[in-house]
Amino acid sequence: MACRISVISRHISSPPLEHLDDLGIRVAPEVRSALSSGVGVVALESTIVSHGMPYPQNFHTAQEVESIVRANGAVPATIAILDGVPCIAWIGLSLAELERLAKLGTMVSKTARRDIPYVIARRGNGATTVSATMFFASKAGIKVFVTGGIGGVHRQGESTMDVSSDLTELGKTPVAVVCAGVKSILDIPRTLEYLETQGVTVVSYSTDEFPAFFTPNSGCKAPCRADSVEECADIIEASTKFGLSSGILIGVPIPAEHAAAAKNVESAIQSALHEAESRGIAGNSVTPFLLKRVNELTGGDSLAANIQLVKNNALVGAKIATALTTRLSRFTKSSCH
Ligand SMILES: O=c1[nH]cc([C@@H]2O[C@H](COP(=O)(O)O)[C@@H](O)[C@H]2O)c(=O)[nH]1
Repeated sequence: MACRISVISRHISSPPLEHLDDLGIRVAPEVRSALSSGVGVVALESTIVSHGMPYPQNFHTAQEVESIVRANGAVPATIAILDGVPCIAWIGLSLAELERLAKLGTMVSKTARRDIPYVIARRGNGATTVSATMFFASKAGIKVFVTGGIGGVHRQGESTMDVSSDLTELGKTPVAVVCAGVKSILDIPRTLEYLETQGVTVVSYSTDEFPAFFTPNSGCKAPCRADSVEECADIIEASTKFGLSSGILIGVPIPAEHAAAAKNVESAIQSALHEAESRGIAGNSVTPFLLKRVNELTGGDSLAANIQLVKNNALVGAKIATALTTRLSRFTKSSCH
């Protein structure tokens, strides 16, 4: 029995933080202390700040999200690459660093997994997307990551092969990503198919349907459903315990009162999609362009809904991280006796 528990705890305990120092990854003291003392940590991405929202709403939202995480018992860790001194990625940004990132906006490189070596080698500033944030979070042993929405299979993806690296990262990095689902600017059924192929556990929170970001309904049934943060933590615990090296996607529907404000978003999405096509916007510029254009076309409604859903995700994600910590410390304690 002791032997079995010790195998389990090897899977669940965080990697030693010296390993991060050796890699040149800077970990903020508060995050470092939370990780070593078993307090819940929630990773936050920086592309949502630089490319996902305009200044100053991006800065205010980032601060509010961090406060919500704290108010729910966890420590926020915003991940970015700043002044890309080789091998330095920053985990846990200070307020001044966060403001700098928010002001720089799209001047910062949108950094997915493939871009990490280039941004670091060029000593650039990199705002990490879901894939790059998962990569660094996992290196630090952070198990829960909160964002707004993830990338997916783009419409006509079967011929363009435009599939976000967020999906392949979810297939190989053991971090639970709490989001409001996938936008209808993407092909949601194919995104779910692709996640299945990648072995990603996809869970919808308190609903049967996988949420579609601005709306709780996508018309697609989620493979799993969890009705409480404890159930979400149970799923993450089980995945960790058995060393499944894949990620978990937890889709939290936008709260109903904010979904109503986003009703006119769907037609704006259609117009923005046509515009992107006619202007030849492609690759990693598509998502930021659509977000900006849809916000203009909806007179700010989509941004307002976006901010509300991110805050709601932060609430749920922080509670999951806290519930998970209790479970993980239980195992670590048992293995000591
Ligand atoms: O509603 C949003 N969806 C997606 C993004 C960002 O866009 C990335 C996906 O980009 P792409 O589709 O180019 O892979 C995500 O990881 C995330 O960082 C965002 O800011 N806001």
